[in-house]
Amino acid sequence: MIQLHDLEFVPFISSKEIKNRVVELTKKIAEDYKGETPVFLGILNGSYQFLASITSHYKADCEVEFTKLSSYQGIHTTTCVRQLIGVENLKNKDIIIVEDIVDTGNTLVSIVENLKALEVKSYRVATLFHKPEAYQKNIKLDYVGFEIPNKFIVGYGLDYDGLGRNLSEIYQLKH
Ligand SMILES: O=P(O)(O)OC[C@H]1O[C@H](OP(=O)(O)OP(=O)(O)O)[C@H](O)[C@@H]1O
Ligand SMILES: Nc1nc2[nH]cnc2c(=O)[nH]1
Repeated sequence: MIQLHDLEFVPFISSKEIKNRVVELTKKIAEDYKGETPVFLGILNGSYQFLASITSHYKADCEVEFTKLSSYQGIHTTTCVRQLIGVENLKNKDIIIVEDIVDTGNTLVSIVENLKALEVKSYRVATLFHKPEAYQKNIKLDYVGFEIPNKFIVGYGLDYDGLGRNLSEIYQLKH
């Protein structure tokens, strides 16, 4: 068990399981984008570990960009998604949105709206974690690492009020 600020978390998914799943997802992406040069678009901050891991296993040509959006405060989501760093020059590119987690989907909707306005050629979504019980949107999730219960998690890029991003495994809120 670990403590971050005032909350306790218990081990949930090991770093080995994460690594194996990332390798599988990356293989699938490489097959789907054979002959293309996709742009991995990381959504900061949470996606940095996942994106680094995907790209370290992706051997064909690709590009990497980042944008920064924020919706969570503490352990609760808000419908107010703020764009803190924008992207340009994605016109006619094949984008793979890289998220650490798709929960309610509010953040994803905002990203997709931005990409449409930028006239990208195509977009797909890669997310390491997904909470189907919480998801309220219709956007297709093309590459999903783990479907998980609707409970708050930390680690591997995901934080609780700034802490826990550096953990190499995933922890779930206790109780
Ligand atoms: O599907 P949703 O309910 O919108 O939640 C998913 C978003 O929440 C987290 O970001 P957060 O806003 O906490 O910012 P962070 O990545 O900087 O921690 C996560 O990285 C996703 O972007
Ligand atoms: N750290 C963290 N951020 C989130 N953003 C959306 N869901 C979650 C979650 O379960 N944990």
